[in-house]
Amino acid sequence: MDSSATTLILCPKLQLKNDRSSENDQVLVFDTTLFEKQPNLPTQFMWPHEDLPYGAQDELNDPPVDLKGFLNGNQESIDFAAAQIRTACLDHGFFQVINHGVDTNIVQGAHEKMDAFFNLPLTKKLSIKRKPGGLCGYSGAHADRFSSKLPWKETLSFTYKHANEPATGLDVVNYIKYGLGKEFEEAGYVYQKYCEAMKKLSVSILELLAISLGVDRSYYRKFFEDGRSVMRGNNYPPCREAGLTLGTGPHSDPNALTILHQDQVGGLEIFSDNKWRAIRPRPDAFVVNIGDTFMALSNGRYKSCLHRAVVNKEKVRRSLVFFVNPKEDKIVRPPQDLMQREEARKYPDFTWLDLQEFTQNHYRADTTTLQNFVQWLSSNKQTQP
Ligand SMILES: C=C1C[C@]23C[C@H]1CC[C@H]2[C@]1(C)CCC[C@@](C)(C(=O)O)[C@H]1[C@@H]3C(=O)O
Ligand SMILES: O=C(O)CCC(=O)C(=O)O
Ligand SMILES: [Fe+2]
Repeated sequence: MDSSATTLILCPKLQLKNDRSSENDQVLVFDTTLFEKQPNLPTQFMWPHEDLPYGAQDELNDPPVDLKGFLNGNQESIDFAAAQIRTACLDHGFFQVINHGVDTNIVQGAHEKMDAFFNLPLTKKLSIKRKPGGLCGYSGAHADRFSSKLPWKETLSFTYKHANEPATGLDVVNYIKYGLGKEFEEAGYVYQKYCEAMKKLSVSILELLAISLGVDRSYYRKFFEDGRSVMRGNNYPPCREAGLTLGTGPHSDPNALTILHQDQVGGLEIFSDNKWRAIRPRPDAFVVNIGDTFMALSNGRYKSCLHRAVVNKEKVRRSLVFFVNPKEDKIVRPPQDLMQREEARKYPDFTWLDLQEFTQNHYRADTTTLQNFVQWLSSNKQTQP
C-alpha cells in the first residue's frame, strides 16, 4: 500500500458499548501526511463540544515530589514525600516526581527511537499492527476499533515482564526485532532499558504509596513484582483543527499506575477542583497517575486520575507511557491492614485479565470505566455456571 494514497479500507469492527456511531464498518487509516494537508477534519475525529478544550487552561501548580531523600533513605524526606503523595492522590490522583534516579540518556534515547519509528512510512508501521483484542503493536487513531471520537494519535505498544534482575529476559528486544526486522534490534534494546528503568522507578513509587496509605511498605511492591506492564509511545501529529478533536479523550487509566514522560510541547491535562488543568512539561520529571486498578487496591481512597491530551495546531507532540499492571491472574483486593474494622469493600475481587478483557472487547475506556466494569463483572459472573 502506498502510504500517501487515499486510505479507506474495509474491515470488520468490534461493537463496543459506548462507541455510538458504528453503523458503517469502513475503517479509516490514520495517514498523518494526508490528514495534515486536508482542509477539514474528518468527522470521525470530532469530539462532542463538552469534551473539547476552550481557551487557555489554568496550570496545576502542585510542587513535584522530590525522590532524592527517599532514594538516600532519609526518613524525614520519606515522610514528607509520602505526605505530598497522599494529599495529591486523595485529591486528584496525580503527581510528578523529580530526582528519580532515571538516567536522562535512557529517556532521551527512548524518545529518539520512538520518533524514528513514527517517522517510518505507514506501510512499515503497519507491519507491526496491533491485533484485535491485544495490547501490543502499532495503532493509528484506533481506527480499526472505534468509529467515532477517534483520538488524533498513533501509538506503538508492547509488554514488559517485571523481572527481579534487569535483562533476565529480552521480551521487548525480541518483539521489536521480530516485528520490524533486525535493523530495529538496537531500538528494542533502548526500549528494554527504558522499561527496566520504569520498573525500578515503579518500585520506589509503590513503596511510597504504601507508606502514604499506612500499610506495610513492601505490600504493593511485592504485589506487582511478577506483573506485566505495557510501554507505549504516543505520537500526536499537528492538527489544523486542533480545537475540534483530542489526542486522547477524557479517561482514567484502567491499569494500576501510569508513569509518563512528555516532550516540551505540552498537551496533558488533568481534572482537578472541577477544572481541566494543564501540566506544564518538565524534562526532568515523570508524571504519575493513579489508575482504576490502584484505586481498587486502595479501597477507593486514592482517586483514579481523570485526564486527557489535547493536540497542537503546529507542533507534533510525543509522550512515552509505562502502564504498570499486576500479573494477569492476580486477585485485585485491598490489603487487610488498610481495611478499618467493618469497612465495606468498595469493589469486588477482580483480575487485571478481567479488566483488560472488558476494556479491549466490551467497553471503550473513559471516565467511568471502573463502575461499568463492576456492573459487567457482576452480571457476567451470575450468568456463568
Ligand atoms: C489496558 C489498556 C487500555 C489502554 C491501554 C492500556 C492502558 C490505558 C488504556 C487507554 C490509554 C485509556 C484511554 C483510551 C485508550 C483506548 C487509548 O486512547 O489508547 C486506552 C488504551 C487502549 O485500549 O489501547
Ligand atoms: O500523552 C499524554 O500526555 C497522555 C496519554 C494518556 O493518557 C494515555 O496514553 O493513557
Ligand atoms: Fe491515560
